[in-house]
Amino acid sequence: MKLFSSVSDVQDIKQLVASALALKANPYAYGDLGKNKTLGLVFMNPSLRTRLSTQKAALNLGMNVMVMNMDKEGWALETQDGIIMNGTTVEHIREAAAVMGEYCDILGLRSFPKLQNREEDYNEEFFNKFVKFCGVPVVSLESATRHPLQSLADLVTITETNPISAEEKANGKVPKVVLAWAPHIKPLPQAVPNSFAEWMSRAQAEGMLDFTIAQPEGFELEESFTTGAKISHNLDEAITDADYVYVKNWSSYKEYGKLLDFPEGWMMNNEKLKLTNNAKVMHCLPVRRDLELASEILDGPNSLVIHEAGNRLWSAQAVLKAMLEELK
Ligand SMILES: NCCC[C@H](NC(=O)CCC(=O)O)C(=O)O
Ligand SMILES: NC(=O)OP(=O)(O)O
Repeated sequence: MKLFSSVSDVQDIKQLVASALALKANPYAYGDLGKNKTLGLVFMNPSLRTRLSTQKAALNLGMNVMVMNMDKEGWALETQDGIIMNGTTVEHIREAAAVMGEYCDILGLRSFPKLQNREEDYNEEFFNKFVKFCGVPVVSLESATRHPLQSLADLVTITETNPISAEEKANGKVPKVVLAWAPHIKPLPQAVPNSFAEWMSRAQAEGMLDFTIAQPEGFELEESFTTGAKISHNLDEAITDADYVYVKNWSSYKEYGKLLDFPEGWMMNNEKLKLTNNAKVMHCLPVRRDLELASEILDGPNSLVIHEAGNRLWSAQAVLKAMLEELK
């Protein structure tokens, strides 16, 4: 694997999930694979989980790691071509990315959308320029439109905790997974839900699960991410009999960058949990308690959020392992 930016970069998702779970069972089995190889992690935005889990994953594989907080510690980057740099930007991404490629065998990049120009964000201009100019394999640490390491960890978590018995499975039963929109006070990116939808749609096509998305009117995701998903505007109906409820806020794709009004009743709590099949509740974190998700759920037996965050390590390790195997 030379690029990990979306589910389309993965040939076999079941095999990648199995690899992550095998690494979880035996973390140091490939402790020499990354010897004398360097991973560079470049952050344009904050991170807790992605930063720590990807570093740990690289260390488990014997790699060296360097972290660059480009937003705070780097020179102000120019991304446009054909302009005279007589303003505030100091260094062009053409040089900055190429230089980081000189020092690193694999690079990771976190770059959120600006949520100002939909076309620019959805063309992944910044991420794609970085990939083009750095000249080494790149792992997305969350880009403008996707967060594939998160989605892989989510699929690993669902696979690992799947409540369907062998007998039910033989009868064709699969777990019901619902992506449920949640309230927020800021317009957030669509990267996590886009990516989750893309991975779950692929998993559904491969017979692994059944996938529904619930959101208020006006919060529909861009269609290409949700192929095959059932779409609902009624949270209570959508979560009925669900085995997993994946809670996440996102801002409107249609009214891009705007904070829209939303109806009451979209926060998951214990009352709503009663409608489900004793569903496990997931969230990528960070989560704002009692705004996006009730603390009674986060502190209760149905929350999978810490387990899910733990699986970020094995997911990152499986991806880095696949990349290192191709570097050799
Ligand atoms: N990497 C995980 C999610 C990152 C981001 N959340 C945030 O920006 C939360 C900000 C806040 O709650 O103020 C998102 O939703 O895409
Ligand atoms: N879920 C996630 O990506 O968390 P961080 O933003 O803290 O890395």
